[in-house]
Amino acid sequence: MLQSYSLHVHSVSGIQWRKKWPIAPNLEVAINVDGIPIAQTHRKRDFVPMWNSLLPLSAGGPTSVIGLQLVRHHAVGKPNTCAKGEIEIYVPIPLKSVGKDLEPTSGLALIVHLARIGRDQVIEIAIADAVEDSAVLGSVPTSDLRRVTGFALQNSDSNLVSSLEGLLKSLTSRLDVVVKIGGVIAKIHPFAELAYNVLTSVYDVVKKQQNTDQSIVQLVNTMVDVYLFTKDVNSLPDIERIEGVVSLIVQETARCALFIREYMAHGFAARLVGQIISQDTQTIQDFMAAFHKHKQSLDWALGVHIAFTINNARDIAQCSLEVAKDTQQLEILKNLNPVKMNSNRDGCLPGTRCDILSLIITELTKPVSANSQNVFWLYGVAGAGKSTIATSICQTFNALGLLGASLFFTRSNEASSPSFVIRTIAYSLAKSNTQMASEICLVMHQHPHIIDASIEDQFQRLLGEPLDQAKDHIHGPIIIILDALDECSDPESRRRLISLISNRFTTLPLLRILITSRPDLDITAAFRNQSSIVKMPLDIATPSSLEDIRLYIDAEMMDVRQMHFSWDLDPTWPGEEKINALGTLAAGLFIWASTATKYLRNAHDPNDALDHLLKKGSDLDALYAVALQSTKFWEDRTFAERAQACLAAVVLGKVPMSDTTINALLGLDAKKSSAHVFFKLGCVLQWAPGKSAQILHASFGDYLTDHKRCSQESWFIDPTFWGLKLAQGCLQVLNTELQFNICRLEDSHITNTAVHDLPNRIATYIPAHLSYSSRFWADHILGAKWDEAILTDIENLMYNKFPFWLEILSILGDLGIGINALRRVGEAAKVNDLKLAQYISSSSYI
Ligand SMILES: Nc1ncnc2c1ncn2[C@@H]1O[C@H](COP(=O)(O)OP(=O)(O)OP(=O)(O)O)[C@@H](O)[C@H]1O
Repeated sequence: MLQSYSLHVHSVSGIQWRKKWPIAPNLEVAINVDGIPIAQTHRKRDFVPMWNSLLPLSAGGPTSVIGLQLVRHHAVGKPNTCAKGEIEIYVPIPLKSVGKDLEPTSGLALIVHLARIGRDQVIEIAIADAVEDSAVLGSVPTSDLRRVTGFALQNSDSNLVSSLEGLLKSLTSRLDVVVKIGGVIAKIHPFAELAYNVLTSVYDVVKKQQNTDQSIVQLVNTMVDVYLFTKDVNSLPDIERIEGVVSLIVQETARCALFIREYMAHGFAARLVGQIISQDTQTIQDFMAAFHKHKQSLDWALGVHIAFTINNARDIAQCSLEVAKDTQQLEILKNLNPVKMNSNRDGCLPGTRCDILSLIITELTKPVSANSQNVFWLYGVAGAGKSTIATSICQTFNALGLLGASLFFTRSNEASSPSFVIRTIAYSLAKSNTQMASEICLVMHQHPHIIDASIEDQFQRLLGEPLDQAKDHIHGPIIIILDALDECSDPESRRRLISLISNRFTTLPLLRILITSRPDLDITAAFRNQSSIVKMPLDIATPSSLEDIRLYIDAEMMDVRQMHFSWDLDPTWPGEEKINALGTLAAGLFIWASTATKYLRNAHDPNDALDHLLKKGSDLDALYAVALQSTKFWEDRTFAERAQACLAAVVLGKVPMSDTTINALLGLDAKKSSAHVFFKLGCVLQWAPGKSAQILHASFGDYLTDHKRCSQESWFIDPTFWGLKLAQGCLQVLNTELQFNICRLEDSHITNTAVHDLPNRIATYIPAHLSYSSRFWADHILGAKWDEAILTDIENLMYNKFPFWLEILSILGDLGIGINALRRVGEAAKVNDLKLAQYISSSSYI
C-alpha cells in the first residue's frame, strides 16, 4: 500500500567550493524514492542556497529509501551532481526474545519511524498521550487541555514540593552567608545578591504551587551540596582565599536561578510537555554538570589552601545563550555591517554605587512577562557616573552570559550614529544565540538590502520577527545596554531612533534595555510619559553618592602617593580632613573627583597642587581651568596657539587621531610635535605616543567649545574658526599628497575585492592623515566661514585632484562619504562661488 509523506528541503550547510566562482551557482535538490525520480526543488542561484520547499512524496513499503542529490546547473552543458545522500523511511531494529512470553524467532524487529517535527506537534502528541493515560486511569477521559492540566496537577507528587521548598530554604540561607561575607568583594557580591533575590522569589512561587518536577529538585539539591562550604567559611580572609571559585559558583547560581524562575513560571502542564521537547532537560543537565565541576574545584581549593581560579566560566556551561558557531552564518551576519562600540573603561570602584547597581540588576532581571516594563532609563547630569554604572552592569551580565548587546556612544566616534544601532544590536544578538542567528540569517536571505532599509523596517525584520520566532529557545531576559544616548549624533538625526525606543522597544518583553543619558530635551520629552519605561534619576546629592565619592577619592590617593614616591608622603596623606574637603567640593560629581585626583597625580608638587585645588572651590569649569593653567602653555603666544590647535584637533576631530596624524594635519614637525602638548594634559586627555588622543570626558570638550563658559580664556576653541583651520589642513594634505594610482595597483580596472593584498597596500601607501583628510575635509568645512584661501584650496582639489580623491575613497570603501560630501559642499558653494558650485553639481553625476 502506498504511504504519503511530506519532505521539507530547507537549505544546505557546510558547503566548501573548490574554486572561487565569480557567479553564484544555480542549485537544486533532486529527490528519488527507491531510485525513481520523484521531485526537485526550484533552482536557487546562491553559494549557500535556501530552498524552503515542501514536497509531497509517496513510498511503497517499509524499506523504501529516499535519495537526495545536490545538482548544479550550468549556463551551457548538462547539470552535474555535486553531492548526494539517502534517508531510510523505516528503521527496523533487530530484537532477541527474552523471557517466556514470545516464541524464539529470527525475524523479530522493532520498526522505528524517525522524523523531525515542530514544537506544536510535540505539544499535540504530549497532550494526546496525557489524555490517553488519563483515560486508562479512568479519571479525566477528555481531550480538553485545561482538564488534562488539572489532572496532572492533582496527581503530581506533593512530597517533591515540600522537598524543593526545604532545599530552597537551605540554599538561600547558605547564599545569604555568601552575600554577607562577600559584601565587599566586587567579584562575588552582585552575582550572589542577584542569585539570592531570584531564588527567594522562586521559593515564594514554590510555596504557592502544589506541584513540581523531580529534575528541578535534583538541580537545587546539587546546588545546596555545593554551598556546603558556607558552613566552614566564617571569616573574610577565608572567602578571599577561594574568591575565584566562589565567584564562578555564584555566577552559575545566578544564571541557574534565572532559569529555574522562567521554568517554574510556565506551569506544570506546560513543563510536562516541555520535558518531551528536551531542551530544558538538556539545560538542567548542563547546570548539574557545571555545579559538579565547580564542587570539585572548590574541594580542591579548600583542601590545598590556595586561591584557585578557572578561566572562562562560560566554557563550563553554555546554558541559555550559545555562540553562533556556524562560520557560514557568521559570514552572512557580517553583511549587517555592525560597528564596535564597546566600553573600554573601568566599572565602578568596588563598594561604590551598591544600591543603584542592585536596583538596576533587579529591574533588568524581573520575570519575563508581556506587560512588564522592559526599558530602564538612568539619567543625570554630565559626570555624575552614569557610564561607569553602565559599564559595571555590562560586565555583570556579560559574566552571566545574558548580555545581548552593548553600545557605548561617544561623540568623537563616527560609529555613534542612529543608522548603526538596530543592525549592530541584531548582529550581537545573533552572535550570542544560535536560534537568533538562524532567524536573522533567514531575514538577510529574504531581504538582502535590509541594512539600507529604514530603521523602523530594520527593527521589525531584524529584531521583532526573529525574537518572536526564537522565543521558545530563549530562557529569561536578554540585556541590551545603550550608554550615553545623548552622544548618539544630534537630536534631529536621532529623532526616529528615540521614537522607536520609546514606542517599539517596549513591545519586546524578552529584551531588557538599559539606557543612560543626560536629560537632553528630546530624550526627556520622548520618555517622560511613556509608562513602560522605568525612569531613574541619578541623584548626585544623596548621602550615599557623597559617601561613594569620598571612598573614590580615598582610593585614588593611593595612586597619587605612589606617583609622588620621591616626596616621601605619609601613608595616610593628605589626611581624612582634606579628603573630606575634596569630597565636599566634588559635591557628588564623579568627574570633578576624577579630574582633581588626576591633576594631583600629574602635578609637580602634590602639596601645592592640593592647596590650590582646595582654594578654587567646587566649580568644574574652575577645575578644568586649573588643570590647563598648570601646563604653562599659555604664557607664550606662539606656543599657546599651537596648544590650542592641538586641542582643537582632539575636540573637533571626527575620529580620534594620533599625535603623528595631528602633526601632519597641522603641519607640525617633530620639534613642535603635538606630543609635547598632550604629554602635559594627562588629567584631561587619554594619550600615549603614537596612539590616538582622546578627551577623558565629554564635559571637557563641552567646556572648551562653550562660548559662555570660556571665551575669555586662551584655550577657548571657537568651532567655526578651528573647523576652518582643520579643513584647510585636510585640503593642503590632499592637494599635496593625492596622486594617480596611489596604491600602485597593477591593473586599475579590477575591483577592490580582487586585490588580495589591498589591506597591506592601504597600510603602506595611504597614511592615516591622508585617509582622514579624504574622508572628513568636507565635514570640517561645513559651518565654517569661507575665505579666499579656503576657496583656492577647494578649487585646487576639485579641478586638479578630483579623480584621485574619488579613487582613494573607493579604495577605502567610503565612496558614499564622497558623494554626500560633494552634495553638501555644492550647496555651500552656491553662496560662495557659483562657478565652483556648477562644477561640483556636474561632478555629482559621475
Ligand atoms: N563608581 C565609580 N567608581 C569609580 N570611578 C567612577 C565612578 N563613577 C564615575 N567614576 C569616574 O568619574 C568619571 C565620570 O563618570 P562617567 O563618565 O560615568 O559620568 P557620566 O555621568 O556618564 O558623564 P556624561 O554624561 O558626561 O557622559 C569616569 O571617567 C570615572 O573615572
